[in-house]
Amino acid sequence: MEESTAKKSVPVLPWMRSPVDITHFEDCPFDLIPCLDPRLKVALQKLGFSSLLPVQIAVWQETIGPGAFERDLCINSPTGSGKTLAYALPIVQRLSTRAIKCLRALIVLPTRDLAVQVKEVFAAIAPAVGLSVGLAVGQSSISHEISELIKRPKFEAGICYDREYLMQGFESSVDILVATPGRLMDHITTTKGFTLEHLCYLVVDETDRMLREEYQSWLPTVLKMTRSHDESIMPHVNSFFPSVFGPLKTIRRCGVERGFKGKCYPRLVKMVLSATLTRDPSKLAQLDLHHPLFLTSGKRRYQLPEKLESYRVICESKLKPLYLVALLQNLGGEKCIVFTSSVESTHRLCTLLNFFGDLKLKIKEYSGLQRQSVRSVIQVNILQQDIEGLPEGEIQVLVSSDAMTRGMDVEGVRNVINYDRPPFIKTYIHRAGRTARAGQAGRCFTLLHRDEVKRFRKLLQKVDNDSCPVYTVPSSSVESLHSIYVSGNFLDFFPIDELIMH
Ligand SMILES: Nc1ncnc2c1ncn2[C@@H]1O[C@H](COP(=O)(O)OP(=O)(O)OP(=O)(O)O)[C@@H](O)[C@H]1O
Repeated sequence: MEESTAKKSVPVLPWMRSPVDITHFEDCPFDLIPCLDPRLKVALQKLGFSSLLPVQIAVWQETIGPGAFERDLCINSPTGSGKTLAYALPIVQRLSTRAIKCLRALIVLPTRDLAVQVKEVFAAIAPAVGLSVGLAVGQSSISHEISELIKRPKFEAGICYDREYLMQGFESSVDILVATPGRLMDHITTTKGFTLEHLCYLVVDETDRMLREEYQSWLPTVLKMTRSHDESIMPHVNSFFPSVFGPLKTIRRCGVERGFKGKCYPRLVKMVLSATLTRDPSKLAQLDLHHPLFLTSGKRRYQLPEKLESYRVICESKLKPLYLVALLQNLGGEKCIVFTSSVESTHRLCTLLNFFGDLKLKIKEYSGLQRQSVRSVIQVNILQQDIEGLPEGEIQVLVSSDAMTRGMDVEGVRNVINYDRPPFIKTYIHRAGRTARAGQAGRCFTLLHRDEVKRFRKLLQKVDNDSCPVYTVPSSSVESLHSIYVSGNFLDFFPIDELIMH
């Protein structure tokens, strides 16, 4: 269950009560960023960026700047504010001076799509300073993944003939690994030569979601492996060539580090992030944070993107699908994501919308049931438009359940539509956050029956949003759609009562 978000709630944890306010920072051009490696500056410019965003500056200060990575960071910053680069850039900059390649940074995310997206960000900057990035998400077979991650000694029938490799043993092919918890655990438990012994940085993105589920106890396992040089938790290490394994050793001493008794040194630096970061002490305790620093945006617990406009569309339940079609028509060809409450609703709604073929809506479905990634769904959508030569400005619509609410960065989404009312404020934040990203404008429409308005307004008060004006869909559009619906035999396929999905 989502935790309650009482108005003006005060965090229980003392260190959360005196946060760094990210809103006090402003965009800063690269030339003014202290110590930024010029090679990284060029890589960022190739991405089309010219400055760092506020959250990126705030994190830079606490890592490469005066903060010098001395504290673990808990970052609560709105959707689309640029959190990925906020952690990627300092990690890459710091590792750019490393002498020997080994796995030093691990980024863990809840889904494959998100991990692929984050890997792309690292891959855009890390090679500029000679670092390699790997992905462990189960996108390919485990043997292929292992071959990408580990440089193995040459063995034949269990015998190693290559003296040089024999001396070197296994080596990591990557400095940075982006992983989902399941595949990470596969490598920890079964992949020979996979070690977290040298890990310096651990990032837990979408932290509240990551801490909500156990994911095969990946977190305690990772923390245990990085706390001491204890090989007993990696049974294959001892049973397999112990004399040649791991020529490079990272010894973590247990002692007093800057007054913190019992911490290992060198310690694992942790960064945890979300747009809806948990404040639950018992959940955060699992991370074993060191002298944590809380970075958050403004005084409110949750914040919506600055340029997001929220609207409600009041409609009769019976005519909800038709209101949606009319709204899509009204949005004049802008890219939209429509959210429903379940995979079944997504499928039914998408099928219905596609029946309105004359309306020239190009619609795709995305749900957790589909194997295809969100991005490839979007690409297919664009591709089809090219092939069929449909007129420019044609509406592109992705219908989705909450499977893709978190973190997905889909370019050019101008509108989000909540076909079903989001049950929690966190759901609203993550859905709405697929638009209005990186300082762009965006709109979020929520279709509501009159009876739902009060509850919805109460929900929005949690993000200090008292003004959620009504967006009026012309009733004439709905009426003409209704006659198409009635005359088009839709009723046989989609009895209107079944389309009302709450
Ligand atoms: N310095 C920058 N200048 C311009 N655009 C940027 C910059 N940094 C990141 N972006 C863009 O901002 C968008 C949002 O970034 P990102 O996905 O990291 O946001 P986020 O805060 O992690 O969002 P969410 O909470 O939804 O996961 C991306 O499209 C990214 O390319």
